[in-house]
Amino acid sequence: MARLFITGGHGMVGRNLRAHPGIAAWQVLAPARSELDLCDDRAVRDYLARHRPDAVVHAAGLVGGIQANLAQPVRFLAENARIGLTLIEACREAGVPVLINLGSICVYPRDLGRGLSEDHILTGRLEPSNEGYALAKIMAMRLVEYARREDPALLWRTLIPCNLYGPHDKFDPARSHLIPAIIHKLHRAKLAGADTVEIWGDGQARREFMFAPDLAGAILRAAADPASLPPLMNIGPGHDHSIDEYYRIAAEVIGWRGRFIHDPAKPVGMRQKLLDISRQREWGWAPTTGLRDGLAATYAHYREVAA
Ligand SMILES: NC(=O)c1ccc[n+]([C@@H]2O[C@H](COP(=O)([O-])OP(=O)(O)OC[C@H]3O[C@@H](n4cnc5c(N)ncnc54)[C@H](OP(=O)(O)O)[C@@H]3O)[C@@H](O)[C@H]2O)c1
Ligand SMILES: C[C@@H]1O[C@H](OP(=O)(O)OP(=O)(O)OC[C@H]2O[C@@H](n3cnc4c(=O)[nH]c(N)nc43)[C@H](O)[C@@H]2O)[C@@H](O)[C@H](O)[C@@H]1O
Repeated sequence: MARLFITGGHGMVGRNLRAHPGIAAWQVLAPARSELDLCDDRAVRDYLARHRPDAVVHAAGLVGGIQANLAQPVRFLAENARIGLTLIEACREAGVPVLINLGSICVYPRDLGRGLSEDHILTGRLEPSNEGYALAKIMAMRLVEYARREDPALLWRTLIPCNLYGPHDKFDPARSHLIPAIIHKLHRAKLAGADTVEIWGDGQARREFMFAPDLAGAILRAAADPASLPPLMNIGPGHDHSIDEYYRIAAEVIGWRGRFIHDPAKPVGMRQKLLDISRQREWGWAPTTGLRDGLAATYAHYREVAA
């Protein structure tokens, strides 16, 4: 059986990958951070030499919502750059034939908003709230691309997902992205019988969110048949909602009835982030989980483990 090394195998994307039925086709290597620190150059090289994976999915990183990125820009740039450089260089040295690297929608210039197409990368200023993180993600995707150019036999690819949510997300308000933050707030409000819930900003910013188990299916398809993929490909549902809409729909799913209030002092970031998914369409793939179903599954997970 072919060996698949998943970095970040204990994070949200990694756990959903390991839970996907398609993972049965692989022998999985998913060391926790305590077993393999991806900032430790020597340890990563030794690990690859010892286990000789047939494919690597790079899903590790320091990841967080807008507040976490604003609070620790040094860590978000330095740790992600270090992890990316260490892992990708070590994969090159070990001659790993297949690498699926995960980028992020934040690599796009801040002023574009919608129609974010792979050719727009590095054509404009980045969003300041996550500039450091975005620089590290751009560096990693360029490294992957340069390695492939130097050795065209390498089936190395980068997927650029939109914002993600799902089981195993982080629900701690200081680190969380929008959807886990909404679930946490609405659940608390429901339990406390509160009449109001606060929305950061004016609620008019727009985001595209994909259910992480759907992404897991795409990653496994990519790892099994990397030659079918373009070197760089956006991945997402191709439509977005306003922040207010996410709160309203989640309130219906969770069963909280009350009034929303807006806090304009909280960070908002980009007004809109919506991918152009033309390449993904050509690849013949689309996520299948609707927002309500995805929110219900994520809420069920939250109630089981995080509430
Ligand atoms: N979440 C999103 O909305 C989103 C959107 C677009 C793209 N992505 C990309 O998807 C990938 C996975 O994100 P995610 O949401 O699954 O993040 P996550 O839940 O925070 O998982 C990241 C994992 O990486 C591990 N990690 C971090 N530093 C490490 C190190 N030095 N050594 C070993 N492991 C380390 C973390 O371990 P610990 O648990 O020990 O910290 C964690 O298990 C990332 O590349 C991210 O940029 C995410
Ligand atoms: C995918 C990730 O996107 C991240 O940007 P970004 O979409 O703004 O990250 P989020 O933290 O998901 O915020 C998305 C939008 O939701 C609004 N929002 C409303 N209420 C809340 C709340 O209670 N918590 C949070 N967190 N947001 C909230 C927030 O103002 C912002 O406009 C980047 O900072 C990361 O680096 C990464 O790239």
